[in-house]
Amino acid sequence: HPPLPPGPPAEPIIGHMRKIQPEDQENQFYEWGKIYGKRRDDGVDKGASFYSIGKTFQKLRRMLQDYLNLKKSVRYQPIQTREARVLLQNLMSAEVERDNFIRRQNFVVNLFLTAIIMRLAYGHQATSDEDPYVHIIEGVSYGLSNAGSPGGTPVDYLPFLRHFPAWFPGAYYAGFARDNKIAVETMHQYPYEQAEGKAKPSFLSYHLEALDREGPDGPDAVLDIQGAAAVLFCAGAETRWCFIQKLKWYSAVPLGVPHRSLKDDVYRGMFIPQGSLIIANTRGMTLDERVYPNPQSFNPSRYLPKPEGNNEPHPIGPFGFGRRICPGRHLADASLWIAIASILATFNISKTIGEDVVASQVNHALFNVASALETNRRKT
Ligand code: HEM
Repeated sequence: HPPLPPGPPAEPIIGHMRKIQPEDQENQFYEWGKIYGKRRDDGVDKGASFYSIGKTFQKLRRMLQDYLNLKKSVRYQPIQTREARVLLQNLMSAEVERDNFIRRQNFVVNLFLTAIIMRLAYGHQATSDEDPYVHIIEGVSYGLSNAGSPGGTPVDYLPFLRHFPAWFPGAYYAGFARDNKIAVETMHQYPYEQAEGKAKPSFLSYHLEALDREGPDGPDAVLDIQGAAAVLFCAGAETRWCFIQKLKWYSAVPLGVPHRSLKDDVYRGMFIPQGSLIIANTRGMTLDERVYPNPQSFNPSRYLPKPEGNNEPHPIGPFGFGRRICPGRHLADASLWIAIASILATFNISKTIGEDVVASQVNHALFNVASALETNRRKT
């Protein structure tokens, strides 16, 4: 078969497990991309034979896409606007609590995104930090962020380890996954139990009503609905952003979601064996100097058309590619735009005395981010 894609040498059996660092992988892959990457590709070849998981995948995908397409996303703007007002109020009260300002600020921004997706997925309105749905997503989030890096744990290479107890060498993460399974199960079950008979309009209620009306389309009809609503909630709430500390605007998912090739494939003369873990080097793409001159500098006006900006392409990689591209991308862009525009309209942001930050430029920078999003929205 043709040669494997270029990369750092692998070790026997465990492959790249010890080479992939547990944290900050996006920057490691960015550096590897500079060393081993041959050329810039605009995306994964459409002809590549990454098989999807069949009929169930297609059904869930259709349910999500139908709910989140561009036209439908526009209808959710009243929800986003309402939550943006709550965000503003919360930011104002966060300002008073100066001690834990940054932590609180992240929390309220995350709450903004969680609240929107909670309404859409389940028709639920969170009224306090103690809301059960907030706890559910925190539990899932803990599981996701502590379950080991993709391709960086022994169970990725030796899947049989998942049957071993956590104390067995190499089986820690399998045990961790088992321990945290309850969080995922709760995310599937709890909203479904709450929805019975009293749900406000939502993704879940829409599909449950259709099920009542039309009957099940298969033995797993209820599980499919629970699963699709859970993935919607989780994906929509987990893509958080923080906008003050770094003053940099990074993707919330810098390496996308890893995929596995289901059969041997050849991509541009390189052999991709069955079972390979495929991770998109999204961070590397957004920092490609050939496309984004001086990529590390925070300059959102780079995306604006000339002469105001540099007319650099709006990055598409952060939302994934092909048939699994993020179906929530229209909603996500609109949420950002509404939040940023609302903040700019109501707050003055100025430099914190004594701190080495460029906060004095934040107003201008946020304005440019909003303009860039608007330009992109119009193009779409
Ligand atoms: C800036 C925010 C967001 C980013 C950067 C982002 C990015 C991504 C990425 C990289 C994937 C994986 C694509 C792949 O498998 O290749 C994904 C999947 C997904 N996203 Fe998003 N997303 C964002 C916001 C949202 C929101 C707000 C929602 C819900 C309304 C959402 C719903 C989903 C769903 C349901 C999937 C799974 C799709 C599937 O497996 O077929 N995302 N997203």
